[in-house]
Amino acid sequence: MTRAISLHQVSKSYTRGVRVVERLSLDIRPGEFLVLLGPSGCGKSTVLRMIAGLESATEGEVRLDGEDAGDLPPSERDMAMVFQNFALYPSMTGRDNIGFPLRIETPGEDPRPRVDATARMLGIEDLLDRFPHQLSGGERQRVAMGRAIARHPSAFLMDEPLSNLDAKLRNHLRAEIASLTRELGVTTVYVTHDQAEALSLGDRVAVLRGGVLQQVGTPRTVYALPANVFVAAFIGTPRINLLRGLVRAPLDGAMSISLGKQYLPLREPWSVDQRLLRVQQGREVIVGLRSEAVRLAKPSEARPGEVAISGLVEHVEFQGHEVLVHFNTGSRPAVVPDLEAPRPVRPVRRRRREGSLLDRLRDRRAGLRAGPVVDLDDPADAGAGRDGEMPPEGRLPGDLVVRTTPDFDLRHGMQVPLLVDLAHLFVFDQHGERICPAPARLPDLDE
Ligand SMILES: Nc1ncnc2c1ncn2[C@@H]1O[C@H](COP(=O)(O)OP(=O)(O)OP(=O)(O)O)[C@@H](O)[C@H]1O
Repeated sequence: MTRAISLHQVSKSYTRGVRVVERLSLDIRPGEFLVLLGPSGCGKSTVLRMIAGLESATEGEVRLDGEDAGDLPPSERDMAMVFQNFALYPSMTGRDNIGFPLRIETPGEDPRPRVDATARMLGIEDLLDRFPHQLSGGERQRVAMGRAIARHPSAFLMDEPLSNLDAKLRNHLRAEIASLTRELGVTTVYVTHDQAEALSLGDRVAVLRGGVLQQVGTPRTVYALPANVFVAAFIGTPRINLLRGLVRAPLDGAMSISLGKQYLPLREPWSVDQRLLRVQQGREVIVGLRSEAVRLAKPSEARPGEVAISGLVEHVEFQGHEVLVHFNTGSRPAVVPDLEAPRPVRPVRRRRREGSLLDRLRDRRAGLRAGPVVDLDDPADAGAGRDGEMPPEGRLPGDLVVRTTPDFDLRHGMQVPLLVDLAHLFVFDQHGERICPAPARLPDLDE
């Protein structure tokens, strides 16, 4: 049997007055795979522990199949937990580790048939007689999974079960967990701070920040229609470009978003979303552009809905199948607090120290600034949409990261024409809430 798990206005304080989870409401359907995603310390594990009954809610209700579970001890919740550190008993073999909870739950019964069936399912029959210290990390986690599965629980609660494993194994086990839980059809709540893991595993993803639910939706929804700038920045690699902008919508009808030295003209016919932006006239906004919203091409190649800007190549990240190009477009990046690893911003140079390697590299870069223009550039067209020249040295570099194919031979200091697809433009207000596409469109994407 699998079960519905509901959190109704749940808050948790460990110390009086400090809520680490704040009025969280969430309905997890029977058989659903829900991922709790958020940066370290945002309260994910606390939520999981409240569902397990290891912590009690300070306010609100945790309901199992519609019934308040506040007084139900963990042992009566029929849930299995899998932790990051595997938590195997070191003095027991794999077989005994898997069979242990069965012996506790049904003392008179021989656990072997269920242990064997579970081991077959996970392909770990040959590991059953080994002790944990004789197993690799991935093998230990498989045994830990086996221990959870063998009980036939009504829900799995997994707390970063893969984060102690190397990347390759993590991907492999991720696929295994996805197919196992689907096959078993058991409600699963999975905690992670890894957005790629969340997107690839979850039927839905609930994004938490500082104990507050930001958005819950399918992976497609949270990626394509993030409710706010935090979700937009937390989900997706490379991280979405967030630039500080100003909406200009004078009475003569032309509308644009100024990005410092350049601007994005919004030409008629406007979409409904763009029309709604008019009310932001004169206001500062945050413009979000995922790397796929911008391509390297001349203004003359613009398709309908694309507008031209240009960028100075600051850094090229070769990734094999693709290349990430960091451009300086003369705009100011918007900073989102609470993200785990903000994109590093190089400090503004104030004083030059004589003779260092860094200085020589900087000199070279300064020389390149006036340097070559890429072949694909058409000097006559490249200025379209620009307010003026590129900024002088000292501005924060690398405000726009664009994904492209390795075919372009791009080097530091090149000035490159870019096309921005306005259909992929996000605009957030000063509080970080999404205003374009309009929030009203949120529910109808694929839910
Ligand atoms: N037993 C406790 N007593 C006091 N504070 C606690 C306790 N457990 C957790 N906290 C605090 O509650 C907040 C949320 O912790 P929690 O472990 O739920 O976060 P998390 O999102 O799971 O983080 P991580 O990804 O780092 O595990 C943190 O600030 C943490 O320090």
